[in-house]
Amino acid sequence: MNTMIKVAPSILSADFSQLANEIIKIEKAGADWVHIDVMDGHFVPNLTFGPPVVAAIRKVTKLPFDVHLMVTNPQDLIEPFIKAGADIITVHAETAPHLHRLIQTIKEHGKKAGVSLNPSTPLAVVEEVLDDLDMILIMSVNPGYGGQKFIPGAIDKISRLQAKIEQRKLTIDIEVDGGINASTARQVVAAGATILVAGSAVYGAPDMTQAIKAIRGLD
Ligand SMILES: O=C(CO)[C@@H](O)[C@H](O)COP(=O)(O)O
Ligand SMILES: [Fe+2]
Repeated sequence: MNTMIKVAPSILSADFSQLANEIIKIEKAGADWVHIDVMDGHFVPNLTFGPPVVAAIRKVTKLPFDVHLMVTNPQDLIEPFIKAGADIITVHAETAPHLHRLIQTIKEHGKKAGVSLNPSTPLAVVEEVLDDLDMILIMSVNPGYGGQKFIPGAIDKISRLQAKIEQRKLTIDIEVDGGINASTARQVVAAGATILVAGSAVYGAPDMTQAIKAIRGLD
């Protein structure tokens, strides 16, 4: 039983025609955060939510908004998403030559800063900014779509990251995103993950409360 684990359902798998209700449903089912996948059709081959959508759904819940920016030029979107109500902003290392500057911008606004790594991106790219980060998001699928199969190589990557965090005596959350269900959740938590994103495993479940409990490891 691990009560430190947070579950962040991804609204990418929600029924967009009922977005407000879909967020209320996950809140009632025990979600800790709302994971918002922002895709621009350039960095990833899909288009989703902009700041106006986030501002609109900000009215329906007080749950923290975990904004996962899968966009080229993330520097242009950090402030608009913070104004819209984001609490945690994660940028992809692959999109950010000036990663340190972006992290500082997020933190100057009093928000939590995360960096995400694609499955093929080595941990070394965050080595020099580890001290500045609140969270590292390890992608366990190639970003762009919900409902993909978990890539097992993520487990060893999480273990190596966790060892590095411990060695440097830092307090950084490890979030995992892609193909998370009750079974893969157990494996990534054992490796050191503390925040679990799940889209299809929550929105596709017959009982969302039970699905969130199972992902958290409390069933
Ligand atoms: O960022 C992404 C995909 O790019 C994710 O947040 C997905 O939305 C997760 O969906 P599932 O794999 O859990 O269905
Ligand atoms: Fe995501």
